[in-house]
Amino acid sequence: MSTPPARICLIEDDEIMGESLMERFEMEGYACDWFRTGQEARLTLANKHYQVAISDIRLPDISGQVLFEELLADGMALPPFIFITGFGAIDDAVRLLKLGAEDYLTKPFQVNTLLDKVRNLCQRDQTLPGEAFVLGISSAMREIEAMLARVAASSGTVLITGESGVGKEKVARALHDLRDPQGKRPFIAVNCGALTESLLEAELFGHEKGAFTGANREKKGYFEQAHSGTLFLDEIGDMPLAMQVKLLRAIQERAIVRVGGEKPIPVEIRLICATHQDLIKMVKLGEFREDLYYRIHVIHIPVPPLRERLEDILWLADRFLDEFAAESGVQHSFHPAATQALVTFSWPGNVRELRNCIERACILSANPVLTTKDLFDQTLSSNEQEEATVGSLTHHLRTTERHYIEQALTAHQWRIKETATAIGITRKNLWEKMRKLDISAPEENM
Ligand SMILES: Nc1ncnc2c1ncn2[C@@H]1O[C@H](COP(=O)(O)OP(=O)(O)OP(=O)(O)O)[C@@H](O)[C@H]1O
Repeated sequence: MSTPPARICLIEDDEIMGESLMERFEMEGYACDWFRTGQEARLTLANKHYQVAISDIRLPDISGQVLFEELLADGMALPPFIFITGFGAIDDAVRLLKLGAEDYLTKPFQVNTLLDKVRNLCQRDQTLPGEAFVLGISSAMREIEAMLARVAASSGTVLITGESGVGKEKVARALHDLRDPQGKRPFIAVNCGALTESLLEAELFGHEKGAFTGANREKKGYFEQAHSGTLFLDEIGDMPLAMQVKLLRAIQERAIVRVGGEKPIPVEIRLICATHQDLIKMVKLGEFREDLYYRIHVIHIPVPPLRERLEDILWLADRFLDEFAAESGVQHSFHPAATQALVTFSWPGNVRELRNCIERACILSANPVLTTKDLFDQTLSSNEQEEATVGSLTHHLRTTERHYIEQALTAHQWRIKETATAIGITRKNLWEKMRKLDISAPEENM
Protein backbone atom coordinates (compact mmCIF):
# COMPACT_ATOMS: atom_id res chain seq x y z
CA MET A 1 0.00 0.00 0.00
CA SER A 2 1.53 3.39 -0.95
CA THR A 3 1.97 5.89 1.88
CA PRO A 4 -0.41 8.85 1.59
CA PRO A 5 1.30 12.28 1.45
CA ALA A 6 1.79 14.19 4.70
CA ARG A 7 -1.08 16.63 5.19
CA ILE A 8 -0.70 20.28 6.13
CA CYS A 9 -3.43 22.52 7.50
CA LEU A 10 -2.75 26.09 6.37
CA ILE A 11 -4.73 28.89 8.05
CA GLU A 12 -4.05 32.15 6.25
CA ASP A 13 -6.43 34.89 5.15
CA ASP A 14 -3.96 36.66 2.86
CA GLU A 15 -4.75 35.39 -0.65
CA ILE A 16 -1.27 35.88 -2.10
CA MET A 17 0.56 34.38 0.88
CA GLY A 18 -1.92 31.48 1.13
CA GLU A 19 -1.81 30.65 -2.54
CA SER A 20 1.97 30.77 -2.83
CA LEU A 21 2.48 28.63 0.29
CA MET A 22 -0.11 26.12 -0.86
CA GLU A 23 1.51 25.87 -4.31
CA ARG A 24 4.93 25.39 -2.80
CA PHE A 25 3.75 22.69 -0.38
CA GLU A 26 2.07 20.81 -3.20
CA MET A 27 5.23 21.10 -5.32
CA GLU A 28 7.13 19.52 -2.43
CA GLY A 29 4.71 16.57 -2.40
CA TYR A 30 2.54 17.54 0.58
CA ALA A 31 -1.25 17.55 0.58
CA CYS A 32 -2.39 20.96 1.81
CA ASP A 33 -5.81 22.19 2.93
CA TRP A 34 -6.02 25.97 3.00
CA PHE A 35 -8.50 27.79 5.25
CA ARG A 36 -9.09 31.55 5.18
CA THR A 37 -10.79 31.77 8.58
CA GLY A 38 -10.23 30.27 12.01
CA GLN A 39 -13.75 28.89 12.15
CA GLU A 40 -13.39 26.89 8.93
CA ALA A 41 -10.09 25.47 10.15
CA ARG A 42 -11.53 24.63 13.54
CA LEU A 43 -14.28 22.50 12.08
CA THR A 44 -11.89 20.52 9.96
CA LEU A 45 -9.16 20.18 12.58
CA ALA A 46 -11.70 18.52 14.83
CA ASN A 47 -12.24 15.78 12.32
CA LYS A 48 -9.14 15.33 10.24
CA HIS A 49 -5.60 14.23 10.92
CA TYR A 50 -2.82 16.60 9.91
CA GLN A 51 0.92 16.24 10.39
CA VAL A 52 1.37 20.02 10.78
CA ALA A 53 -0.83 23.12 11.13
CA ILE A 54 0.47 26.53 10.07
CA SER A 55 -1.55 29.50 11.18
CA ASP A 56 -1.31 33.23 10.79
CA ILE A 57 -1.80 34.94 14.15
CA ARG A 58 -4.13 37.58 12.67
CA LEU A 59 -7.20 36.04 11.13
CA PRO A 60 -10.36 37.87 10.07
CA ASP A 61 -12.74 36.18 12.51
CA ILE A 62 -10.60 35.17 15.47
CA SER A 63 -6.97 35.50 16.54
CA GLY A 64 -4.70 32.51 15.96
CA GLN A 65 -4.12 32.42 19.70
CA VAL A 66 -7.82 32.19 20.56
CA LEU A 67 -8.27 29.54 17.91
CA PHE A 68 -5.41 27.54 19.41
CA GLU A 69 -6.77 27.94 22.93
CA GLU A 70 -10.24 26.88 21.85
CA LEU A 71 -8.87 23.81 20.14
CA LEU A 72 -6.88 22.93 23.25
CA ALA A 73 -9.96 23.45 25.41
CA ASP A 74 -11.94 21.10 23.15
CA GLY A 75 -9.46 18.44 24.28
CA MET A 76 -8.74 17.08 20.82
CA ALA A 77 -5.42 15.66 19.61
CA LEU A 78 -3.85 18.54 17.68
CA PRO A 79 -1.05 18.50 15.12
CA PRO A 80 2.03 20.57 15.97
CA PHE A 81 1.22 24.26 15.29
CA ILE A 82 3.60 26.72 13.67
CA PHE A 83 2.41 30.32 13.95
CA ILE A 84 3.28 33.13 11.61
CA THR A 85 3.46 36.40 13.50
CA GLY A 86 3.81 39.98 12.37
CA PHE A 87 7.07 41.83 12.90
CA GLY A 88 7.47 42.86 16.53
CA ALA A 89 4.79 40.52 17.90
CA ILE A 90 7.28 38.43 19.84
CA ASP A 91 5.17 38.60 23.02
CA ASP A 92 2.30 36.88 21.23
CA ALA A 93 4.65 34.20 19.94
CA VAL A 94 6.13 33.53 23.37
CA ARG A 95 2.64 33.21 24.84
CA LEU A 96 1.75 30.69 22.14
CA LEU A 97 4.88 28.62 22.78
CA LYS A 98 3.97 28.53 26.47
CA LEU A 99 0.52 27.26 25.54
CA GLY A 100 2.08 24.41 23.58
CA ALA A 101 2.60 25.71 20.04
CA GLU A 102 5.52 24.05 18.31
CA ASP A 103 7.22 27.04 16.75
CA TYR A 104 6.74 30.46 15.19
CA LEU A 105 8.11 32.49 12.32
CA THR A 106 8.18 36.24 12.09
CA LYS A 107 7.20 37.90 8.81
CA PRO A 108 8.96 38.31 6.43
CA PHE A 109 10.43 34.82 6.44
CA GLN A 110 12.20 32.48 4.03
CA VAL A 111 9.81 29.81 2.73
CA ASN A 112 12.69 27.32 2.90
CA THR A 113 12.93 27.89 6.65
CA LEU A 114 9.25 27.05 6.99
CA LEU A 115 9.70 23.99 4.77
CA ASP A 116 12.58 22.73 6.92
CA LYS A 117 10.41 22.97 10.01
CA VAL A 118 7.51 21.23 8.26
CA ARG A 119 9.78 18.44 7.01
CA ASN A 120 11.14 17.80 10.50
CA LEU A 121 7.69 17.68 12.03
CA CYS A 122 6.38 15.31 9.35
CA GLN A 123 9.30 12.97 9.89
CA ARG A 124 8.65 13.03 13.60
CA ASP A 125 5.00 12.15 13.07
CA GLN A 126 5.83 9.24 10.79
CA THR A 127 8.19 7.72 13.34
CA LEU A 128 5.49 7.54 16.01
CA PRO A 129 4.68 3.92 16.80
CA GLY A 130 1.32 2.57 15.67
CA GLU A 131 0.58 5.49 13.37
CA ALA A 132 0.23 3.50 10.17
CA PHE A 133 -3.52 4.18 10.12
CA VAL A 134 -4.87 1.42 7.97
CA LEU A 135 -8.43 1.52 9.25
CA GLY A 136 -8.98 5.02 10.59
CA ILE A 137 -7.61 7.69 12.89
CA SER A 138 -10.35 7.64 15.55
CA SER A 139 -9.37 6.19 18.91
CA ALA A 140 -11.85 3.33 18.31
CA MET A 141 -10.17 2.28 15.06
CA ARG A 142 -6.69 2.77 16.47
CA GLU A 143 -7.63 0.46 19.33
CA ILE A 144 -8.85 -2.09 16.82
CA GLU A 145 -5.55 -1.82 14.93
CA ALA A 146 -3.63 -2.32 18.16
CA MET A 147 -5.80 -5.32 18.95
CA LEU A 148 -5.21 -6.82 15.50
CA ALA A 149 -1.46 -6.53 16.07
CA ARG A 150 -1.84 -8.53 19.31
CA VAL A 151 -4.17 -11.09 17.75
CA ALA A 152 -2.14 -11.58 14.55
CA ALA A 153 0.31 -14.03 16.11
CA SER A 154 -2.42 -16.36 17.44
CA SER A 155 -4.70 -18.51 15.32
CA GLY A 156 -7.85 -18.10 17.46
CA THR A 157 -11.17 -17.59 15.68
CA VAL A 158 -12.19 -13.95 15.43
CA LEU A 159 -15.73 -12.57 15.39
CA ILE A 160 -16.19 -9.10 13.92
CA THR A 161 -19.52 -7.41 14.58
CA GLY A 162 -20.97 -4.10 13.47
CA GLU A 163 -23.61 -2.48 11.29
CA SER A 164 -23.64 -3.12 7.59
CA GLY A 165 -20.92 -1.23 5.73
CA VAL A 166 -18.77 -0.30 8.77
CA GLY A 167 -15.76 -2.11 7.31
CA LYS A 168 -15.88 -5.57 8.90
CA GLU A 169 -14.32 -7.16 5.84
CA LYS A 170 -11.69 -4.41 5.78
CA VAL A 171 -10.80 -5.29 9.39
CA ALA A 172 -10.61 -8.99 8.48
CA ARG A 173 -8.35 -8.16 5.54
CA ALA A 174 -6.12 -5.99 7.75
CA LEU A 175 -5.71 -8.89 10.18
CA HIS A 176 -4.86 -11.23 7.34
CA ASP A 177 -2.31 -8.75 5.92
CA LEU A 178 -0.60 -8.44 9.30
CA ARG A 179 -0.03 -12.16 9.28
CA ASP A 180 0.90 -12.28 5.64
CA PRO A 181 2.58 -9.00 4.68
CA GLN A 182 4.02 -10.51 1.47
CA GLY A 183 0.52 -11.42 0.26
CA LYS A 184 1.45 -15.05 -0.39
CA ARG A 185 -1.35 -16.75 1.52
CA PRO A 186 -4.99 -16.92 0.37
CA PHE A 187 -7.75 -14.72 1.79
CA ILE A 188 -11.11 -16.26 0.89
CA ALA A 189 -14.28 -14.28 1.64
CA VAL A 190 -17.67 -15.99 1.58
CA ASN A 191 -21.06 -14.36 2.07
CA CYS A 192 -23.03 -17.05 3.91
CA GLY A 193 -26.29 -15.15 3.34
CA ALA A 194 -25.94 -15.25 -0.44
CA LEU A 195 -25.98 -19.06 -0.84
CA THR A 196 -28.72 -21.62 -0.35
CA GLU A 197 -28.17 -24.35 2.25
CA SER A 198 -27.26 -27.09 -0.24
CA LEU A 199 -25.00 -24.81 -2.27
CA LEU A 200 -23.30 -23.52 0.86
CA GLU A 201 -22.18 -26.96 1.96
CA ALA A 202 -20.68 -27.79 -1.44
CA GLU A 203 -19.08 -24.35 -1.70
CA LEU A 204 -17.57 -24.50 1.78
CA PHE A 205 -16.42 -28.10 1.86
CA GLY A 206 -16.14 -28.92 -1.86
CA HIS A 207 -17.42 -32.08 -3.46
CA GLU A 208 -16.22 -35.33 -4.97
CA LYS A 209 -16.84 -36.29 -8.59
CA GLY A 210 -20.42 -37.63 -8.96
CA ALA A 211 -21.51 -36.37 -5.51
CA PHE A 212 -24.67 -34.91 -7.06
CA THR A 213 -26.12 -34.26 -10.48
CA GLY A 214 -23.80 -31.92 -12.32
CA ALA A 215 -20.74 -32.71 -10.18
CA ASN A 216 -18.72 -33.87 -13.16
CA ARG A 217 -15.39 -33.49 -11.41
CA GLU A 218 -14.08 -33.09 -7.88
CA LYS A 219 -13.93 -29.56 -6.55
CA LYS A 220 -12.10 -27.97 -3.63
CA GLY A 221 -14.32 -25.91 -1.31
CA TYR A 222 -13.50 -22.58 0.31
CA PHE A 223 -12.00 -24.28 3.37
CA GLU A 224 -9.43 -26.08 1.23
CA GLN A 225 -8.83 -23.02 -0.95
CA ALA A 226 -8.09 -20.98 2.19
CA HIS A 227 -5.58 -23.55 3.50
CA SER A 228 -2.59 -21.80 5.15
CA GLY A 229 -4.45 -18.46 4.93
CA THR A 230 -7.71 -16.88 6.08
CA LEU A 231 -11.33 -17.91 5.58
CA PHE A 232 -13.70 -14.98 6.13
CA LEU A 233 -17.30 -16.05 6.70
CA ASP A 234 -19.43 -12.93 6.33
CA GLU A 235 -23.05 -12.86 7.55
CA ILE A 236 -22.49 -15.91 9.74
CA GLY A 237 -25.87 -15.20 11.37
CA ASP A 238 -27.55 -16.18 8.09
CA MET A 239 -26.01 -19.65 8.12
CA PRO A 240 -28.75 -22.33 8.36
CA LEU A 241 -28.74 -24.36 11.60
CA ALA A 242 -27.89 -27.64 9.84
CA MET A 243 -24.81 -26.00 8.32
CA GLN A 244 -23.84 -24.55 11.68
CA VAL A 245 -23.40 -28.10 13.03
CA LYS A 246 -21.11 -28.98 10.13
CA LEU A 247 -19.13 -25.79 10.53
CA LEU A 248 -18.65 -26.44 14.24
CA ARG A 249 -17.35 -29.93 13.48
CA ALA A 250 -14.91 -28.58 10.89
CA ILE A 251 -13.59 -26.00 13.37
CA GLN A 252 -13.22 -28.54 16.19
CA GLU A 253 -11.57 -31.20 14.05
CA ARG A 254 -9.56 -28.84 11.86
CA ALA A 255 -10.62 -30.99 8.95
CA ILE A 256 -13.46 -31.12 6.42
CA VAL A 257 -15.18 -33.87 4.51
CA ARG A 258 -16.14 -33.05 0.91
CA VAL A 259 -19.76 -33.62 -0.13
CA GLY A 260 -19.94 -37.19 -1.39
CA GLY A 261 -16.61 -38.00 0.27
CA GLU A 262 -15.66 -39.90 3.39
CA LYS A 263 -12.06 -39.03 4.04
CA PRO A 264 -11.41 -36.07 6.37
CA ILE A 265 -9.06 -33.54 4.74
CA PRO A 266 -7.00 -31.52 7.26
CA VAL A 267 -7.15 -27.75 6.80
CA GLU A 268 -5.08 -25.14 8.54
CA ILE A 269 -6.85 -21.79 8.41
CA ARG A 270 -7.49 -18.67 10.42
CA LEU A 271 -11.25 -18.38 10.60
CA ILE A 272 -12.79 -14.92 10.81
CA CYS A 273 -16.58 -14.61 11.08
CA ALA A 274 -18.61 -11.43 10.79
CA THR A 275 -22.19 -10.38 11.32
CA HIS A 276 -24.38 -7.30 11.66
CA GLN A 277 -26.87 -9.36 13.70
CA ASP A 278 -27.17 -9.78 17.46
CA LEU A 279 -25.95 -13.37 17.83
CA ILE A 280 -26.75 -13.55 21.55
CA LYS A 281 -30.37 -12.70 20.78
CA MET A 282 -30.35 -15.30 18.01
CA VAL A 283 -28.96 -17.90 20.43
CA LYS A 284 -31.80 -17.10 22.87
CA LEU A 285 -34.34 -17.47 20.06
CA GLY A 286 -32.80 -20.80 19.04
CA GLU A 287 -31.72 -19.40 15.66
CA PHE A 288 -28.00 -19.70 16.27
CA ARG A 289 -26.22 -22.59 18.00
CA GLU A 290 -24.84 -21.65 21.39
CA ASP A 291 -21.83 -23.98 21.08
CA LEU A 292 -20.89 -22.44 17.72
CA TYR A 293 -21.34 -18.97 19.15
CA TYR A 294 -18.76 -19.67 21.88
CA ARG A 295 -16.47 -21.38 19.38
CA ILE A 296 -16.32 -18.39 17.01
CA HIS A 297 -16.39 -15.76 19.74
CA VAL A 298 -12.86 -16.44 21.03
CA ILE A 299 -11.73 -12.96 20.03
CA HIS A 300 -14.49 -10.38 19.53
CA ILE A 301 -13.90 -7.16 17.60
CA PRO A 302 -16.90 -4.79 17.55
CA VAL A 303 -16.59 -2.09 14.87
CA PRO A 304 -18.49 1.10 15.77
CA PRO A 305 -20.74 2.84 13.22
CA LEU A 306 -19.21 5.77 11.35
CA ARG A 307 -21.43 8.32 13.14
CA GLU A 308 -19.70 7.36 16.42
CA ARG A 309 -16.19 7.99 15.07
CA LEU A 310 -16.45 11.35 13.38
CA GLU A 311 -12.68 11.77 13.10
CA ASP A 312 -12.61 9.00 10.50
CA ILE A 313 -15.06 10.63 8.11
CA LEU A 314 -12.74 13.17 6.47
CA TRP A 315 -9.77 10.85 6.71
CA LEU A 316 -11.70 8.22 4.77
CA ALA A 317 -13.19 10.83 2.43
CA ASP A 318 -9.69 12.02 1.45
CA ARG A 319 -8.58 8.46 0.85
CA PHE A 320 -11.53 7.90 -1.44
CA LEU A 321 -10.75 11.13 -3.35
CA ASP A 322 -7.17 9.91 -3.86
CA GLU A 323 -8.40 6.47 -4.89
CA PHE A 324 -10.78 7.86 -7.51
CA ALA A 325 -8.14 10.35 -8.70
CA ALA A 326 -5.79 7.44 -9.36
CA GLU A 327 -8.52 5.86 -11.52
CA SER A 328 -9.76 8.93 -13.39
CA GLY A 329 -6.70 11.21 -13.36
CA VAL A 330 -8.77 14.08 -11.84
CA GLN A 331 -7.93 15.08 -8.28
CA HIS A 332 -11.11 16.38 -6.63
CA SER A 333 -11.23 18.27 -3.36
CA PHE A 334 -14.03 19.37 -1.03
CA HIS A 335 -15.47 22.84 -0.64
CA PRO A 336 -15.32 23.81 3.09
CA ALA A 337 -19.13 23.70 3.31
CA ALA A 338 -19.10 20.20 1.81
CA THR A 339 -16.51 19.17 4.40
CA GLN A 340 -18.85 20.31 7.16
CA ALA A 341 -21.79 18.50 5.59
CA LEU A 342 -19.78 15.27 5.37
CA VAL A 343 -19.03 15.42 9.08
CA THR A 344 -22.56 16.24 10.17
CA PHE A 345 -24.37 13.67 8.05
CA SER A 346 -25.33 10.54 10.01
CA TRP A 347 -24.20 7.93 7.41
CA PRO A 348 -26.74 5.17 8.10
CA GLY A 349 -24.97 3.04 5.46
CA ASN A 350 -21.60 3.74 7.11
CA VAL A 351 -18.32 3.68 5.18
CA ARG A 352 -19.91 2.00 2.16
CA GLU A 353 -22.37 4.87 1.83
CA LEU A 354 -19.61 7.47 2.25
CA ARG A 355 -17.54 5.79 -0.45
CA ASN A 356 -20.48 5.55 -2.86
CA CYS A 357 -21.45 9.16 -2.23
CA ILE A 358 -17.92 10.39 -3.03
CA GLU A 359 -17.55 8.12 -6.03
CA ARG A 360 -20.83 9.36 -7.49
CA ALA A 361 -19.85 13.01 -6.91
CA CYS A 362 -16.41 12.49 -8.51
CA ILE A 363 -17.99 10.92 -11.60
CA LEU A 364 -20.83 13.40 -12.02
CA SER A 365 -19.32 16.72 -10.98
CA ALA A 366 -17.91 18.88 -13.76
CA ASN A 367 -15.94 20.87 -11.18
CA PRO A 368 -12.92 19.51 -9.28
CA VAL A 369 -14.12 21.23 -6.09
CA LEU A 370 -17.03 19.13 -4.81
CA THR A 371 -19.90 21.06 -3.22
CA THR A 372 -22.53 19.89 -0.73
CA LYS A 373 -24.98 19.64 -3.62
CA ASP A 374 -22.60 17.38 -5.59
CA LEU A 375 -22.38 15.05 -2.62
CA PHE A 376 -25.87 15.06 -1.20
CA ASP A 377 -28.31 16.02 -3.90
CA GLN A 378 -29.59 12.47 -4.17
CA THR A 379 -29.03 11.38 -0.58
CA LEU A 380 -30.95 14.18 1.11
CA SER A 381 -34.51 14.46 -0.03
CA SER A 382 -34.91 18.20 0.50
CA ASN A 383 -33.17 21.43 1.37
CA GLU A 384 -34.81 21.25 4.75
CA GLN A 385 -32.80 18.17 5.60
CA GLU A 386 -29.61 19.86 4.48
CA GLU A 387 -30.38 22.84 6.62
CA ALA A 388 -31.10 20.53 9.51
CA THR A 389 -27.64 18.93 9.32
CA VAL A 390 -25.91 22.30 9.10
CA GLY A 391 -28.16 23.58 11.87
CA SER A 392 -27.09 20.81 14.17
CA LEU A 393 -23.46 21.75 13.56
CA THR A 394 -24.17 25.36 14.51
CA HIS A 395 -25.84 24.09 17.63
CA HIS A 396 -22.82 21.91 18.44
CA LEU A 397 -20.39 24.82 18.01
CA ARG A 398 -22.55 27.12 20.10
CA THR A 399 -22.76 24.54 22.89
CA THR A 400 -19.00 23.95 22.79
CA GLU A 401 -18.23 27.68 22.89
CA ARG A 402 -20.68 28.23 25.72
CA HIS A 403 -19.21 25.39 27.74
CA TYR A 404 -15.66 26.67 27.19
CA ILE A 405 -16.49 30.22 28.26
CA GLU A 406 -18.44 29.05 31.31
CA GLN A 407 -15.51 26.88 32.38
CA ALA A 408 -13.06 29.77 31.97
CA LEU A 409 -15.36 32.10 33.93
CA THR A 410 -15.76 29.58 36.74
CA ALA A 411 -11.98 29.06 36.87
CA HIS A 412 -11.58 32.83 37.37
CA GLN A 413 -14.44 33.26 39.85
CA TRP A 414 -16.49 35.01 37.14
CA ARG A 415 -14.08 37.95 37.06
CA ILE A 416 -14.55 39.31 33.55
CA LYS A 417 -11.21 41.03 33.12
CA GLU A 418 -9.16 38.03 34.27
CA THR A 419 -11.21 35.58 32.21
CA ALA A 420 -10.98 37.71 29.09
CA THR A 421 -7.19 37.95 29.46
CA ALA A 422 -6.90 34.22 30.11
CA ILE A 423 -8.79 33.26 26.97
CA GLY A 424 -7.14 35.94 24.88
CA ILE A 425 -10.10 38.19 24.00
CA THR A 426 -11.08 41.69 25.07
CA ARG A 427 -13.50 42.39 27.91
CA LYS A 428 -15.98 43.85 25.45
CA ASN A 429 -15.70 40.74 23.30
CA LEU A 430 -16.31 38.51 26.32
CA TRP A 431 -19.40 40.50 27.33
CA GLU A 432 -20.71 40.23 23.80
CA LYS A 433 -20.14 36.49 23.69
CA MET A 434 -21.85 36.07 27.08
CA ARG A 435 -24.86 37.98 25.86
CA LYS A 436 -24.98 36.10 22.56
CA LEU A 437 -24.61 32.72 24.26
CA ASP A 438 -26.96 33.62 27.08
CA ILE A 439 -24.41 33.13 29.83
CA SER A 440 -25.01 34.82 33.16
CA ALA A 441 -23.14 34.54 36.44
CA PRO A 442 -24.63 32.33 39.17
CA GLU A 443 -26.20 34.40 41.93
CA GLU A 444 -23.38 33.94 44.46
CA ASN A 445 -20.97 35.59 41.97
CA MET A 446 -23.16 38.60 41.22
N1 LIG B 1 -11.08 1.70 6.87
C1 LIG B 1 -11.46 1.71 5.60
N2 LIG B 1 -10.69 2.26 4.66
C2 LIG B 1 -11.07 2.30 3.36
N3 LIG B 1 -12.24 1.78 2.92
C3 LIG B 1 -13.06 1.23 3.81
C4 LIG B 1 -12.72 1.16 5.20
N4 LIG B 1 -13.74 0.56 5.85
C5 LIG B 1 -14.65 0.25 4.92
N5 LIG B 1 -14.26 0.64 3.69
C6 LIG B 1 -14.98 0.48 2.42
O1 LIG B 1 -16.38 0.52 2.70
C7 LIG B 1 -17.07 -0.49 1.99
C8 LIG B 1 -17.74 -1.44 2.99
O2 LIG B 1 -16.74 -2.09 3.74
P1 LIG B 1 -16.86 -3.63 4.18
O3 LIG B 1 -17.37 -4.47 3.04
O4 LIG B 1 -15.58 -4.02 4.81
O5 LIG B 1 -18.03 -3.47 5.26
P2 LIG B 1 -18.81 -4.61 6.03
O6 LIG B 1 -19.02 -4.13 7.41
O7 LIG B 1 -18.07 -5.93 5.86
O8 LIG B 1 -20.18 -4.63 5.24
P3 LIG B 1 -21.34 -5.77 5.25
O9 LIG B 1 -21.88 -5.82 6.64
O10 LIG B 1 -22.34 -5.25 4.29
O11 LIG B 1 -20.69 -7.04 4.81
C9 LIG B 1 -16.03 -1.18 1.12
O12 LIG B 1 -16.03 -0.57 -0.16
C10 LIG B 1 -14.73 -0.90 1.82
O13 LIG B 1 -13.65 -0.89 0.93
